[in-house]
Amino acid sequence: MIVVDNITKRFGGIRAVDGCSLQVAKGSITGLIGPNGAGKSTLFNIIAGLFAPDHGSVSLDGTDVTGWPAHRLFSQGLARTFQIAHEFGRMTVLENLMAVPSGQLGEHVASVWLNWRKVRAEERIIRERAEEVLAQLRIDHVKHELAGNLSGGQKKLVELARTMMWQPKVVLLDEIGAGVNRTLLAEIAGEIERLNRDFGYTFFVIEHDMDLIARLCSPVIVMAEGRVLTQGSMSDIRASADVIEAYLGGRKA
Ligand SMILES: Nc1ncnc2c1ncn2[C@@H]1O[C@H](COP(=O)(O)OP(=O)(O)OP(=O)(O)O)[C@@H](O)[C@H]1O
Repeated sequence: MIVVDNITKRFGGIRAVDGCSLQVAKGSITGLIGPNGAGKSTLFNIIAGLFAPDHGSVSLDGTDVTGWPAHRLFSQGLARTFQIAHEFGRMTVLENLMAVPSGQLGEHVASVWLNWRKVRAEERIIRERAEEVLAQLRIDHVKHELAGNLSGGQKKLVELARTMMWQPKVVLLDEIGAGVNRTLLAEIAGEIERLNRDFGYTFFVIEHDMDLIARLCSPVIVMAEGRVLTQGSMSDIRASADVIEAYLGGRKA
């Protein structure tokens, strides 16, 4: 689904990503781990179109998408979780989902006047889809709550829900477990597994919570110093001397 080929990204003198190549298989839940500063978020930002790489290429489902902007990647089926921004906290959960861009007619003022019936029909479809997603994630009971009033874990579910509005091919999850209690984390993990199993979504997951990675991800890719150190099952990774060195050897930890 995703092929990253020899990506390099520098910030001044720092090589945040340094000749990184990896693949995320269609239908997998692939994990990306590594010590702080390994380059994981920078690589995600490149894949999601927030930064252009200095070198190398990214392809999505067979199409070279290197340097494409985020909105174009989104319409090609690549979604990424984002924390609910302050302004969105004052909108309801349902409104948050309905605000996810879909290229709907209603965004264009001229077409609103010319095609108001179509616009109304599209709004109904968008609302129905939002309700369906909220029901799938079992958070439909808070749909009229302001997003800013939700618990930390419920906000994480809304972040996940927003990526699902337009049936993505692949979802990039950036530390979905951060600050979430164990019970809710198990619930979120269950939802991710269900979306993967029942709807065929591919997930690419950055996570510091090793239990969550062990439960969800196969394979697990380890990054260190801007490149892939190794990959394999979580038990292989846990046993790897290189990985233990990268985390505990004082190089970057
Ligand atoms: N916008 C930026 N400007 C300058 N340097 C940056 C920028 N973003 C990242 N870096 C640097 O690039 C390196 C890789 O950072 P990155 O955030 O990608 O690592 P990470 O593996 O996601 O770390 P963490 O697990 O701590 O989130 C670090 O040395 C960081 O300081």
